[in-house]
Amino acid sequence: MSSSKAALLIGGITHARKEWEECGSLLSLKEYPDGSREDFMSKCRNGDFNDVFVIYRSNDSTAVTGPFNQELVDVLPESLKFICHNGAGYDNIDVEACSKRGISIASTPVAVNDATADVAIFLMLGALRRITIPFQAVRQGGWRGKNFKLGHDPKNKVLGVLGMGGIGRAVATRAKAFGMKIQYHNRNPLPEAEAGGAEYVSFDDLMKTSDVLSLNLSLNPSTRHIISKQQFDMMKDGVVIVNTARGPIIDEPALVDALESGKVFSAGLDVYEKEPEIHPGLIKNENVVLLPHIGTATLETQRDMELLVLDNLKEAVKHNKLITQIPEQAKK
Ligand SMILES: NC(=O)c1ccc[n+]([C@@H]2O[C@H](COP(=O)([O-])OP(=O)(O)OC[C@H]3O[C@@H](n4cnc5c(N)ncnc54)[C@H](O)[C@@H]3O)[C@@H](O)[C@H]2O)c1
Repeated sequence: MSSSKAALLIGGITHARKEWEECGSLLSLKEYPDGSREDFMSKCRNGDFNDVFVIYRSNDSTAVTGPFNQELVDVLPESLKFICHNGAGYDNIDVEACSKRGISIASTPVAVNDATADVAIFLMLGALRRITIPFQAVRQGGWRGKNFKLGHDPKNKVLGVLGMGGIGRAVATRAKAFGMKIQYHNRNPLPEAEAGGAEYVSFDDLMKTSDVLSLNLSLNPSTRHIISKQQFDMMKDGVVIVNTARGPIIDEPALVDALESGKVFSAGLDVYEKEPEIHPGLIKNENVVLLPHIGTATLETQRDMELLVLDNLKEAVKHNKLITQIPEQAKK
């Protein structure tokens, strides 16, 4: 240990513990594996973390400390300059509150792309086939199930990607292999090389003309409930919805209504408005494929994500900057 600075790990580290311990040659290491928001905040107030320069915020740490909202950011130590978050989504960190305090944040984009896109395709195919009925029936000795219905092919269907970032582009690449036509909407069109042949359309056109809609945009105040009754009303009859981004992007009761009316043929969901609660209307609807937020749940991806957090942490200590700083701060 060659510095009076410390790194604080909140929550667990599973696949790169050895690499975390090796960081002990750069700064001292502290851990807060378990506890409560109250206890964590009182330790902050009591000065227990006064030398902490960088936080490793594990993916499950929100269960320990609750969100890093204004209230919590206000008690973080003055010494803290970097938060390295394990996850591509960082909606449980108040970015503005951190920026005001001069705290830089890194997330783990790119490392999550393939695994999450694989799950989106899994959900899309499952939803197109309305797989829930035969999937459950066969294990219960009911073969294809009483309500078995035919599904649809992806071939020649229009896939609309809302949020053509890392995961959206990985979904598009995979969907092309199934013979789908790809269109997308982002706040700005991508350079042609990044769009990979996908057509840029307006938000409204994406709603009106997609056969399958894949949600791949980040959650922030402007994207909360971006898909609501008004948008479902605009969509083609029999549209398929896939959400691997964040639950609150969709107004869940509006989705339940659209499924019940038949406007939406089926949906494939990995994320929900109030995880781990799932709207009863989604659970009872056999046209919905449900997964419990497992987009990145592979051994390879979990290790890659932990290593990327540590690479950010080391960059912060050595060069006072981050490798994958969140876009809201990186563009400033
Ligand atoms: N299900 C899972 O386990 C899982 C895993 C990883 C990521 N995610 C979620 O997926 C989201 C996307 O991840 P990513 O790595 O591709 O992020 P990214 O930042 O690379 O891409 C997000 C894209 O959304 C676009 N966007 C933002 N606001 C928009 C708007 N209002 N309209 C249209 N486009 C908009 C951005 O321009 C960007 O291109 C994350 O924010 C995260 O919440 C979920």
